[in-house]
Amino acid sequence: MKLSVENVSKQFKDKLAVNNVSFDLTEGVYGFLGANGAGKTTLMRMLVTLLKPSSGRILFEGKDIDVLDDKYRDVIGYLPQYIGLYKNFTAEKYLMYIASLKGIEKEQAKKKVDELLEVVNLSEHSKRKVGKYSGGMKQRIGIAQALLNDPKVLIVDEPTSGLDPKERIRFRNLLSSISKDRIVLLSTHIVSDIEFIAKEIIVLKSGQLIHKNSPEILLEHIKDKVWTVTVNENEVPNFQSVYKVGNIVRQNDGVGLRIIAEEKPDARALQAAPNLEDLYLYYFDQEEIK
Ligand SMILES: Nc1ncnc2c1ncn2[C@@H]1O[C@H](COP(=O)(O)OP(=O)(O)OP(=O)(O)O)[C@@H](O)[C@H]1O
Repeated sequence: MKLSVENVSKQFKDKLAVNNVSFDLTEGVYGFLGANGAGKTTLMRMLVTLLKPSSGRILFEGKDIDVLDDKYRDVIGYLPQYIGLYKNFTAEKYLMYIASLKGIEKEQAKKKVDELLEVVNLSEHSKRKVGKYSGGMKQRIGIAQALLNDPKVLIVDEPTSGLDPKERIRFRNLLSSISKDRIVLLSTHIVSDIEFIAKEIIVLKSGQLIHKNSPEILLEHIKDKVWTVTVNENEVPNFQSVYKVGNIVRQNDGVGLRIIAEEKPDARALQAAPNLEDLYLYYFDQEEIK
């Protein structure tokens, strides 16, 4: 299976939100990493046909999704950043309603809804009103509705903001478990969401694709650039003004800093193994301005 983005751009009036982006996706989980305003949502909305590219094209199995039209929409599932749930509906009723919108016949829908409530671990709450659900439970209904049509391509936009750490892990495992024979694209700026499940990470910056590679290869790029150093508290501002400083940890003997720098930042500094948080800091030291 292949979904290809070919030289896609999206211009909103005077804002070039996506700038000549190309990449191919095959089965597995892809992490879409970028600061606020990098263009992730815009690109995802184009991938699910809610927006049309200003230029370029998107191909599924070699055919333009514009031409495939409903045939393509039948194979995609989308969980938007903000999902509107009807708070007076029960989970079951809501999913049955979405299934009917997707044109799934009632008997089959009932079977699928039961099965998905099981998958997202909400069976025992299926008769409760959605308005009473926690953030994590709402997200799980969101993923269930995106899976109703058994999509081959699943696009998920910032699914874990608002979830507590336990719910995030659960959500991650769920995505990972369903990704075997699907393309799953997961956008986030929470790096730990994708660190262990993504086969590749697509890094988007100011609308441009700057990297698409496995986490291991991306980390290779910064392997000599991550340092830890223990300093006195009053030295911290100096380091922050000169370097990209990640974690700051209070220790018995001072303050531990994690620093991203091309050169050794201080005689006391020791090199550290990089992780994706470091990578994020390396590429996105400042939030983009909308
Ligand atoms: N309909 C629109 N009209 C004008 N500008 C827009 C529109 N939609 C998005 N933009 C702009 O395009 C840029 C990319 O936005 P987008 O929402 O795709 O970024 P993002 O990476 O998803 O960010 P976030 O993580 O905050 O959702 C931003 O500068 C945004 O303000």
